[in-house]
Amino acid sequence: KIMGNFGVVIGNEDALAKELEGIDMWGGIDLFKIADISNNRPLTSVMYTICKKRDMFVKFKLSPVKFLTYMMTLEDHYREVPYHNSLHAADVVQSVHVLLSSAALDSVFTDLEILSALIASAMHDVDHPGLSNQYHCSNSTELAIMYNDASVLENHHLAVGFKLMQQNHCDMFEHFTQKQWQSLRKMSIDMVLATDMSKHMQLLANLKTMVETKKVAASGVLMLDNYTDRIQVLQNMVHCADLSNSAKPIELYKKWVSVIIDEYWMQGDVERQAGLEISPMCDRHNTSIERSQVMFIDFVVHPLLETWADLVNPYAQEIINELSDNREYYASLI
Ligand SMILES: COc1ccc(/C=N/OCC(=O)N2C[C@@H](C)O[C@@H](C)C2)cc1OC1CCCC1
Ligand SMILES: [Zn+2]
Repeated sequence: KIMGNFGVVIGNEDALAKELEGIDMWGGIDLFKIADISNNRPLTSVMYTICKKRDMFVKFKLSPVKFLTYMMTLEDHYREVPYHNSLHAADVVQSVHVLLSSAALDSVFTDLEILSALIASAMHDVDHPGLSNQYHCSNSTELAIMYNDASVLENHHLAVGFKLMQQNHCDMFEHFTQKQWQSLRKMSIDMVLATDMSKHMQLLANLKTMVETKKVAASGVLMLDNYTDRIQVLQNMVHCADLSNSAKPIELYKKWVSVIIDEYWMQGDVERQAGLEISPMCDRHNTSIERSQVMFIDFVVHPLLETWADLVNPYAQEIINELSDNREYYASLI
């Protein structure tokens, strides 16, 4: 019974099946509803469904029980913070699944690269404390000391994500060759480290260069002939998915806004209590939600997604249109 159809024992599989029908479409599923009907297992449900669809269990001889045991353990290690919880991880996994299916990337990536992108997305924020890197570095917290102020949270997410894989009954990659394991581990590390927002400008610059020098086969698919190019596209794909809330249907976007603001304001409350300088957009007594969303879209999200759209052109136009509509929505509220 643990297999169920979506890897979680809930008893209302058909309700979950209904919700997951749109899993191949951008904004096609409502993760808030999926959390409710999956007994708060959105990450396990989404990841199992996608890996099943992509035939990963057969391709890599993955034991479904070990896969589910790992995914549920990983999901249990996401904290009950307003935004950086397993719902966000499930959202990034599903968004990466859709971006990977872009026609311009058709048969560009190997099954191992695809599995690495999905695993990296699933673990990319595990055990996030709801406090940012700059909070950890400014206060020389235990994590900041551990990771010498360098991509503190991202290093921690990877350490936890891979440590859990060594636990009993979680070694789902037991049949991997050493070469496969080393490759999956290196690519996952490179992708999760690239979700550090302080790397955003460098990632975007790399993506722009890829667009300017892009080689396209007669069939219209991208030609990526070395690890550097391949990993840069995968890193930017996960980064786009990580910042994609404002390019999703407005009702979902508004829910993401309310929970990330909760998390930022909680951080601001912690900083205020401790007499620390309050981080940008974290002061509940001094933040214009609408203005900060419009600025985030204009300065961060749109430049990134527009460049991604140029790379996989014309297959991301719907994402850009959604983003523009959503930007106008918040701009009109200022
Ligand atoms: C739906 O909105 C968002 C979705 C996603 C994100 C993701 N941000 O990643 C960075 C992050 O998390 N940091 C880094 C630093 C800027 O500050 C630290 C408090 C945390 C932000 C969103 O809105 C923010 C931006 C504008 C208003 C709130
Ligand atoms: Zn994230």
